[in-house]
Amino acid sequence: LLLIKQPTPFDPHSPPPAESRVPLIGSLDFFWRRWDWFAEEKHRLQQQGSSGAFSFWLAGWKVVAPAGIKGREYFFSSSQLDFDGGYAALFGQGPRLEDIGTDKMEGDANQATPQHFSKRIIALLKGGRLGAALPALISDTKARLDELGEEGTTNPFDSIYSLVFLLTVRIVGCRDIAEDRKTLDLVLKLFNDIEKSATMTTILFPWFPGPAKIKRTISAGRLYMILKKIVDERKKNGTTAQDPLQYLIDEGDSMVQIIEFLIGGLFAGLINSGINAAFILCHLGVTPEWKFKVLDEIRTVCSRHVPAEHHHLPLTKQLELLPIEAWENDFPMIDLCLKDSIRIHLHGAALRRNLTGKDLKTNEGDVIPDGALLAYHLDEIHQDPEIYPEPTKWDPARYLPERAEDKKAPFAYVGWGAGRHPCLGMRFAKLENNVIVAFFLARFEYDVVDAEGEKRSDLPPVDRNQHSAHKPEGAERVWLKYKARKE
Ligand code: HEM
Repeated sequence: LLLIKQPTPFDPHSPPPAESRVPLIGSLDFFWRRWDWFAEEKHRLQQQGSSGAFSFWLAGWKVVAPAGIKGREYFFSSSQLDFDGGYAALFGQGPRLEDIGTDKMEGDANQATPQHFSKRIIALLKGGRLGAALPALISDTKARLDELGEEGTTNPFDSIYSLVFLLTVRIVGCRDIAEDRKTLDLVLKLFNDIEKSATMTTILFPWFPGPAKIKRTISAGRLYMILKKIVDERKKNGTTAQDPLQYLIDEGDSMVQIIEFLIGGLFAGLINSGINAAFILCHLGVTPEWKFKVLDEIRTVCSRHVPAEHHHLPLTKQLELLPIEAWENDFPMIDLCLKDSIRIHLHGAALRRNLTGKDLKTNEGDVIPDGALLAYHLDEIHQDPEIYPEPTKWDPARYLPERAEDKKAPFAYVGWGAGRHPCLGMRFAKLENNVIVAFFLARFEYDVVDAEGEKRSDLPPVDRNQHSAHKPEGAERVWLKYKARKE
């Protein structure tokens, strides 16, 4: 404990301090029961007439938690808040540079920067590239659904999640991994291990060599070796392949830039897309009217875009004939399913940091101290019953024009980010989600079942204190029991 920096007092013009504190270390409720605690603090302060924003300590970090319309607006719109600095300090689910070892790589002048990462991801997720990748995305999806066979029971948080990983590797990774099942599964396992090692200790005391840190270092090291070997061989043999890695090499990126891009891109692409694609199938499985609506949409899109002479083909075959424009624009119902799934399953806080070198003042006059972090809990808006009645219920119709709940207040929906940092992967995320949901529904009839194989008519309640999108565990687990459709 002596190594922990002693807290210095907050500026009197910063939002008021949170009540719950552990001496020296600060408000560990941020890790133990994140949403319940945020909601309680906000409520307590609002009763006293403030916006509900508050300040707290976490080991050496000063953190401000904005609340209300103005707090949210400032958080998402201010050009002075640093995105990467916030996540580097408190997210902890991706590997840190020191875990991967790229911080120590010598002789590699071109260092990876957030700007380099964004530039590359924008280039790789452009329409032309997505269109070119569509046949591979479809054949990967079909192959994985083939593996499920004619009937059975599957845990979508394994089967669909790993399919999303494969599609992500296609779009921001390389063929060497996408087309080698052993390497693909190993890389996914290493990613999962790194994600699980994001404990309170590894985040607050990254230097502490506890079991999670050791596991994280080993997994990140193995990941690094796998990727480095692939890049080295490509560079050495002069082999080329039509894939994202080749694009990075052709652009002249350094080894550090390539490895950090591959790891960062796969992490950014996997977590939310994988969890949501699996959850949408679960929600549809217990909501027959929406399953019907989506199936109807799939049939309508096929009848509109597939030439009449192919209308006798099974729906899955017709889907293979759809052009990229149809996949991107003509599935508004699946899009609404994704939108409400994200609202429910995007847990935890978005993060920023004041790296300007001076104190900042928000639009409400609150002081954000130099170096401080900001943590905006997304449930503050996504679970607000004034905006989203019955907020825990999955209800895609809430966005239809007659209800338009997401338009009730500024920044009322931030599931794809907002303001300064909108999600750079949204277009690809929507495309892959449309492909997965359409092929799964066209191919299988299915129900959601519990551990005993009994059909469920609802999903178990979600633990809102999670820190990010997460796979259901324990009593939250469900499976899909499916059977191929007869066409
Ligand atoms: C359902 C899937 C997804 C959801 C719900 C989602 C959500 C988000 C959100 C909420 C943010 C903003 C976070 C903040 O403001 O603090 C964000 C940013 C970002 N997302 Fe996504 N995302 C998804 C898929 C993807 C995919 C597939 C990729 C890339 C392959 C991706 C790449 C990024 C990147 C690079 C940023 C950072 C933008 C910046 O630096 O300004 N996302 N995403």
